[in-house]
Amino acid sequence: MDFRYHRKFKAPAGGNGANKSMTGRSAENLVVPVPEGTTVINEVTGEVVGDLTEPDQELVVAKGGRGGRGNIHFASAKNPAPEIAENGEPGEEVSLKLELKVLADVGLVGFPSAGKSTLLSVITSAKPKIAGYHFTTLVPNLGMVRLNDGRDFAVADLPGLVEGASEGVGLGIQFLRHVERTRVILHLVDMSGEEGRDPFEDYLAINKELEAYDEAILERPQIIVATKMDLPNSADNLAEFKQQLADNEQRNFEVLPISSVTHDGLQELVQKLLTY
Ligand SMILES: Nc1nc2c(ncn2[C@@H]2O[C@H](COP(=O)(O)OP(=O)(O)OP(=O)(O)O)[C@@H](O)[C@H]2O)c(=O)[nH]1
Ligand SMILES: [Mg+2]
Repeated sequence: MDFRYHRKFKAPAGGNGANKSMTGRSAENLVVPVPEGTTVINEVTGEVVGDLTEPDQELVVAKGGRGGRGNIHFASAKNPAPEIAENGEPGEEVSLKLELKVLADVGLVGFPSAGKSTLLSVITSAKPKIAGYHFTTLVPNLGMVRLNDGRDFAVADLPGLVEGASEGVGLGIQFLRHVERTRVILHLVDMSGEEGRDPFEDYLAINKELEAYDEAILERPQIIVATKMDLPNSADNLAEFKQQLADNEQRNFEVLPISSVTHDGLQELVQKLLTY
C-alpha cells in the first residue's frame, strides 16, 4: 500500500564544492523500507537487482553522484587558492519493480472450493473467508501454525486454480509466485465428488497448470491432501484416486486424508509438515 501513491523516491542532493578547500557535503542516504521477501527488478532490463529475504538486509539500488571537489583540489604552486570548485554530479536514477513473494513454508493450492481456506482456519489462528462458492479467496491469506513446544511455520492459502489458469483464466495464476519458494506444496483435492467433480481429473488439471506456469514447480516437494473425508462418498473416491495415481503417475507424492470438520488427519498432516 505504501507504494500505491508514492512512487518516486529522491534522496536529497549533496553540496557543491566551494572555496576555502570545501568539498561538497554528502547528503543523507534515502532508505526505502520493504517487507521481507521483496525482489527488486530493474523495470527496463528485467534484471533482478537483488532479493531481500533477510531482516535488515539492505540493497543499494542507486548511488549518489560523486561530490564536487573543493578549490584546494585544483591548487597549484602558481595558484594555491584558485577560484574554481566543482559542482557535484547528479546521482543515479533507476526505475524498479518491487515484487513481493510471500515467504511461507507451506503453500496451499487446489481447485476452487477444495477446502484450502478451511484448512488454514483449523490449523492456524487465521480467519480467512470460507464459502461454498468458487473463488471465495481473492488474495493469498497467511497463517502461522504454532506448536506447544515453540516450533512454528507459516502457511499461505492461495486463490483456487482452474483449467486454463496459466493462460489467465480465473485469478489463481498470478499468485503462484508465492509458492515458488515454499518448502512444500500442499495440493488439496476434494474427495467428496460433489458437483460431479472427479478428484483425479481435478488433480491432473491443477498439476498441468502448475507445470505450464513453471516446470520447476512440479519438482518441488508436494503432498496430496485428500479433503472432506467426512462426506459420504469420500472414502470410496479416495480408494479409486489412489489406484489411478498408482497407475498413471511416475512421481511418488504422498496422499494424506483429512477432514477440517472432524479434524481427522490434521495432526498427522502438521507432524508431516514439520519434517520439511
Ligand atoms: N464437509 C466438509 N466440508 C468442507 C471441508 N473443508 C471445507 N469444506 C467446505 O467446502 C467449501 C469450500 O471451502 P473453502 O475452504 O472456502 O474452499 P477454498 O479451497 O478455500 O475455495 P476458494 O477460495 O474458492 O479457492 C465450504 O463450504 C466449506 O465449508 C471438510 O473438511 N468437510
Ligand atoms: Mg479459499
